[in-house]
Amino acid sequence: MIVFDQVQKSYQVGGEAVPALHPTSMTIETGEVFGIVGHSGAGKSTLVRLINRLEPSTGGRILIDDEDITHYSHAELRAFRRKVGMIFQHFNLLSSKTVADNIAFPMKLAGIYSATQIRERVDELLARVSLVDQANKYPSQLSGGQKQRVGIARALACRPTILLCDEATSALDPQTTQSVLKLLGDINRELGLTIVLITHEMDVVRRVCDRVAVMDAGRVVEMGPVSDVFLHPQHPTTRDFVFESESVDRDELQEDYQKAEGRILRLTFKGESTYQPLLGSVARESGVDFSILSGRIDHIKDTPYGQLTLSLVGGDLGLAMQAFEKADVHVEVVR
Ligand SMILES: Nc1ncnc2c1ncn2[C@@H]1O[C@H](COP(=O)(O)OP(=O)(O)OP(=O)(O)O)[C@@H](O)[C@H]1O
Repeated sequence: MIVFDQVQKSYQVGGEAVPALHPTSMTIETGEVFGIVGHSGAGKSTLVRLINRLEPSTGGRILIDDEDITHYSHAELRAFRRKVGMIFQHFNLLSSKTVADNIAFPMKLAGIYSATQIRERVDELLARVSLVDQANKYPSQLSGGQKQRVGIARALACRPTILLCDEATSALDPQTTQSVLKLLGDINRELGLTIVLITHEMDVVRRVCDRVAVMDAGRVVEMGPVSDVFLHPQHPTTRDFVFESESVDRDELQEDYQKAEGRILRLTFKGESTYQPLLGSVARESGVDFSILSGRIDHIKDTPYGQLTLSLVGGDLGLAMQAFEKADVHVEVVR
């Protein structure tokens, strides 16, 4: 478990302390995939770099598995850093070393593993990230997705319990992003690793994270399970991220709303209710006529969800809303 207790960070700029993270308290549970989403400069990297002490905090305490890491000595820090792996947007591989040697590098650096242990671990990791046949290639001979797989294998070399991912898929195309996110999800499930993942894309959060913190100007402005934050965003910054991820043009949407008659409702279906043929029966029972203004069905991690915006005319609207709510469908009145 990672606990932030009133943690803050300021950078010295021109002799002045400029805050990058205002006092923040939060808990990241062991074994979860925790997303941190925010625009450029929001403080995401700063927050994550405090977890492995790449940056020292300037106030508060960070407890990892009940140990305060903020006062670790150099020796304690060296041992601690083996427990925290990290992957980066631009992979940060050593270009003069082969794939196998890149993966072996942190183990060699640690100086506590035998040559046999290192060889066996590298073989195991090459298989884990499906790169056995690329072991002797150099980074320049690999695709972006393969490079990030090497980055992941290298980060796992010393068997960390926490994996930090700093915009790990931002340099990858959508298909490669999907396969890297799947790999991270598998690693989380199979190894029970805690993953903290920074991104500026809500879609990445939706696919792989259990909980998410939304950051804006050095503060966490919203935090919770991804399904709550994604389906019912409260803060304007979160709403912007959700709209962006759905590729919704808000002006176009408003125009559509203006053309539509009657009441406009936004329905959110989650889990099993996503597949129920509810609209027809509600329309029959309540006598309400409806037209669909927009809709989508997708997944939040493994849970299906659907969102429909309807305009409803005539009939008994109250009865229709009751029927939706009885079927566990969240109803938001747009107009
Ligand atoms: N080493 C530094 N010295 C001075 N200011 C810094 C330093 N690192 C970050 N900052 C400032 O702290 C703030 C937060 O930066 P940070 O990199 O944590 O944001 P971010 O959300 O990760 O942004 P990005 O997505 O662009 O990486 C920014 O205003 C940035 O300019």
